[in-house]
Amino acid sequence: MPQNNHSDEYTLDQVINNLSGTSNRMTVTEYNKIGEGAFGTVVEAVLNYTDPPNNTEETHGPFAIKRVPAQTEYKSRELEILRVVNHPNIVSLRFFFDKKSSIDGKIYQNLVMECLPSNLQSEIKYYRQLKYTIPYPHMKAYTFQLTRAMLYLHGFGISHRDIKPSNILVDPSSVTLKICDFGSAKKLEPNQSSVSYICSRYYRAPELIVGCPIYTTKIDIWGLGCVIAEMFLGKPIFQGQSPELQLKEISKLLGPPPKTFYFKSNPQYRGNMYQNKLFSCSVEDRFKQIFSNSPPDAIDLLLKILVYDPDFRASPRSVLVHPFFYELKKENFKVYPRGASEPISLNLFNFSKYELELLGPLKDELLKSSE
Ligand SMILES: Nc1ncnc2c1ncn2[C@@H]1O[C@H](COP(=O)(O)OP(=O)(O)OP(=O)(O)O)[C@@H](O)[C@H]1O
Repeated sequence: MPQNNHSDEYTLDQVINNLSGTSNRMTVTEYNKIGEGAFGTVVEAVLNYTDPPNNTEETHGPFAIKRVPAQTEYKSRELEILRVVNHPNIVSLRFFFDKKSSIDGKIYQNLVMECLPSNLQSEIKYYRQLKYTIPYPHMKAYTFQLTRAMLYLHGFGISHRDIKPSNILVDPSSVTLKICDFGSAKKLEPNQSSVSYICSRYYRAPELIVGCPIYTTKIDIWGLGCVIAEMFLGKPIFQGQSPELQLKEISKLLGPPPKTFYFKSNPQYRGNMYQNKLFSCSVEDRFKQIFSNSPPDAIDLLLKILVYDPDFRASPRSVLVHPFFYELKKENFKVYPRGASEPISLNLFNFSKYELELLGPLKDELLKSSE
């Protein structure tokens, strides 16, 4: 594989096209680092290659290239999952290739994905600095798209396992949302144990905090609730200073977990079992206090999502039919992207046959107009 050592531009003989499975010769020009994670680096780049239909060499992009050390013992789950998923609210993988680093001589896996200009963490921060929140219609559209992506993934049994605002890409000019970072994702098999030390602390479901070995895709729904709450509050809702204190933060909103919760999640749990109720009102009133500036339908949705017991936590399809989203179904529903003088309409209900199957009997409710 020819390489132009440690340069921003290099040519590769074999870049695999994810859609066709064929490999092409390409020149990659990297020009901007857009993300640096625990394991990988994400750079913005353009690719120069010959597209078969017109047979001329052209520059394509921009793309986002995620580079992580190539796995030697087992297949990369991130690549495996991104190769098979195909959904408007999940970042799409366009190409992939392995390349030897000129710095440490190790082989790195490169995932070439469509590039979005921002993520939800930056959007929340942008509005917070102006002392606003993301406008409600945008919040609804983003939440709906995020839940749609979860309906799709959970339908295959795939759990993302690291839902948080920085892993949710957005394009504010089209109010489009796509989940990224499948580095922690896994297909969860029923009754099979998985590591519980996944997910970023503020967004970890309570069952993960107490070390539940057999959890479900409902851990992502907890993350969804934390993300919705963060859009309303402008900051993470549960900011525990240690893994155990995270549970205390949660109990400040939900009350302490029932004793049965600890036993059901993990009979081996030996950590602190919070028992004291830290507020005197009902849980509903506590939600109203904390989300005092949020509309009642949003509070009702959060009450259904932020639930200790994953069996009673809302499912993606029950979230999608919640009244919080009724506005999106109105025929004249339009949003003004940030800074735009003209509104745009969004195509949020273009469900595939597979998604309609997953919705089951709720499909009619979801597709009927609210007017
Ligand atoms: N396709 C993309 N388009 C635009 N930006 C992207 C894209 N993919 C990733 N990013 C940006 O790069 C950041 C890091 O990406 P990613 O989370 O996949 O890497 P990571 O190494 O797993 O990071 P972390 O350890 O922080 O989770 C993201 O938060 C996002 O802002």
